[in-house]
Amino acid sequence: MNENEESIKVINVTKNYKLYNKPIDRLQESLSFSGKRYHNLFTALDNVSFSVQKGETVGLLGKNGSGKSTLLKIITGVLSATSGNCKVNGKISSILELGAGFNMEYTGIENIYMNGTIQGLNKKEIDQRLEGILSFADIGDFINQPVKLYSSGMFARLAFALSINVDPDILIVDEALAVGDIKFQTKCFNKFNELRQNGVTILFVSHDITLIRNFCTKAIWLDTGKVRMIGDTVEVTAEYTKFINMDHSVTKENEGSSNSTDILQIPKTIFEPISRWGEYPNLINYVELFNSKNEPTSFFTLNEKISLKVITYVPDGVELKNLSIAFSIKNTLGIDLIVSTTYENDIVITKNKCYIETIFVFENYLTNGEYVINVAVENRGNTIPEYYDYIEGAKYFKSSSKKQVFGMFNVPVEQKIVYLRE
Ligand SMILES: Nc1ncnc2c1ncn2[C@@H]1O[C@H](COP(=O)(O)OP(=O)(O)OP(=O)(O)O)[C@@H](O)[C@H]1O
Repeated sequence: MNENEESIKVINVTKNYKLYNKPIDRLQESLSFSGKRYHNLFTALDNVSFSVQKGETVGLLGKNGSGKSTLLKIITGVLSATSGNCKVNGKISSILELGAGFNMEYTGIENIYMNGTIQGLNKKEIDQRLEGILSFADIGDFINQPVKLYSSGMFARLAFALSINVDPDILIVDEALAVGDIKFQTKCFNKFNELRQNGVTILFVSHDITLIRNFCTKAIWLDTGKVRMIGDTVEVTAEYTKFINMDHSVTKENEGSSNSTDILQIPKTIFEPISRWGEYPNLINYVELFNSKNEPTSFFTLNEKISLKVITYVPDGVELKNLSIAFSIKNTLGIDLIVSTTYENDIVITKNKCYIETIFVFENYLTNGEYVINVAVENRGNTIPEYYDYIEGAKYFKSSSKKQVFGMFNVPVEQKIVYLRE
């Protein structure tokens, strides 16, 4: 296969489901000579087109019911499209519904041979892979028990072990990682990385933005059966996060700094954010990074003191006891490396209808690289923070070190060597 080859090409795919109000309607429709319709049509996929190149790792995002599973089933051939078509170049292995191809009465071993055969392997080829499958699944003697006795974790591990050990060209994974523990997830990702390095194309559905950012080179956002956005993972996930956070809130555009009469005395940053959202998306007025000489800068050396100054407007009507000013530092993959909030530091903001300045001071432990500063005004009244104003990419900076350092963080570590015996 050529490197620039398309692995998956989805062309104008539409999928309509027939919805019947009562089970009897289906029967009546099939018996009707007049061709009377007893169903309503529901469009789960609406003219979806995109392509995935060989070797790409693509994250598929979307709210519940947006059509992700339907799309994956059409790609794998489990389901046919109402119109349009889907071209697949290579051997697909999928983890759509865990253990979908398993016979519950068979033992793990019997299921391995049965599934391997379905995947087109002969007995010798399965024999050769058996050790790899067993060591990945890590279910010990249970492998000789009927799979109906397995815990959901064992089931997942066996299903996974099987799907990735059949030399696929394309691997399709639907949210299945959610069932595994951290050890198993890490093992899966190591294996995915290995497959990726070997040029396997991976299509991956998850609601976990961090996972998608960490793992995928491209993202596709499905919304009510349509492709809403496709492209760079960080950009698509940023827009998607903005969308799910905005969904239930009414944007109060006119609240905040622009209404205030004293705006001239307050410095204002012209932001160049990756994205910005929230209930009051203009409360954050100013964000700047300062070095130890109190000079604004976007270059820091390792172990240098960083001061982050944030000026925000506190509008009327927000509950002050739950109000929090927060910042995070992400790497270019969008992974939060450092998060700090006034709420976790037990700082209570006591006044509204005014500007407040929050200063965060910390030592730079970040090794060489480029970093993104995100700033938020949060409502911490619920377990999951809600955002009054969130700027992803309020500032950007580089960190560099004169000496060679490894890892993401270079924290001071006390070290000593004790000579024990000759
Ligand atoms: N067999 C079916 N008959 C009728 N409607 C269906 C059928 N299968 C799925 N749907 C509907 O199609 C829409 C898309 O479903 P799908 O399972 O593809 O979404 P999804 O994005 O995978 O959702 P989730 O994240 O919850 O798994 C949903 O509204 C669902 O109710």
